[in-house]
Amino acid sequence: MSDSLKREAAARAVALVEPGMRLGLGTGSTARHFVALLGERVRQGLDVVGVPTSEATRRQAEDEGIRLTTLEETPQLDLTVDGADEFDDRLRLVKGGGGALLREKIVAASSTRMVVIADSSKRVERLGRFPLPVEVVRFGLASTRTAVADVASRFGAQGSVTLRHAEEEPFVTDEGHFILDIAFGVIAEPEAMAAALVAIPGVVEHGLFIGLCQTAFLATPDGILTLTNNDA
Ligand SMILES: O=C[C@H](O)[C@H](O)[C@H](O)COP(=O)(O)O
Repeated sequence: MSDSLKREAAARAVALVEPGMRLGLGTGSTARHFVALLGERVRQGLDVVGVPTSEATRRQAEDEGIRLTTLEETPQLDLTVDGADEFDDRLRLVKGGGGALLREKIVAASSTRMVVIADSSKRVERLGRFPLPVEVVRFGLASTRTAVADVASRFGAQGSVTLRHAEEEPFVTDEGHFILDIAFGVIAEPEAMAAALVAIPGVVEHGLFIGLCQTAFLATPDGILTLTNNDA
């Protein structure tokens, strides 16, 4: 998607922001536009506070002059705006392509409303095209990986479970964990599979966001499409 389309989706989300709001600030190339546009409004006098979902977003928000808080100080947020790696029409999301899924999910779950901004290429009929990120603790990696692979194959994964790398070294998340990416193809039973994954002791979190997102602003070459999920 072109950067200008990402920015249009972000602008739609910024329009939802009201004075005094407590915001969750997402991570990734689309959320980056949201933070930049929010920064413009803050410099025009808008008073909001934000909880960043990654160190990268924290740095950007600080540069933009956005007042930051923590979930310790502000445990309940009004609105979180974030990108997604893919989503279906029930607004079930896969996130974590940038490795920020754990903080992103904690922040989204602490928000009254979560809005996703994305381009139409992220919309899928069935989840699983994008490899599912699973955040795991470093201790016992080989055992955890075997257990994750067992769950993946029980739920029909067509590909393998890969330890994510950054250059030559394993990728390390902001919380100091590793990420396993499961090449699913199709996730036929997202809810059941999610429950099986979190039951594995070394698994910290997975990138399936179910029942968390109410609205998606989808940038298309013909304009912004709004999808809603009233069950979330
Ligand atoms: O960990 C990263 C996040 O889940 C991102 O929101 C996701 O990867 C989408 O990023 P982008 O907007 O760059 O496609």
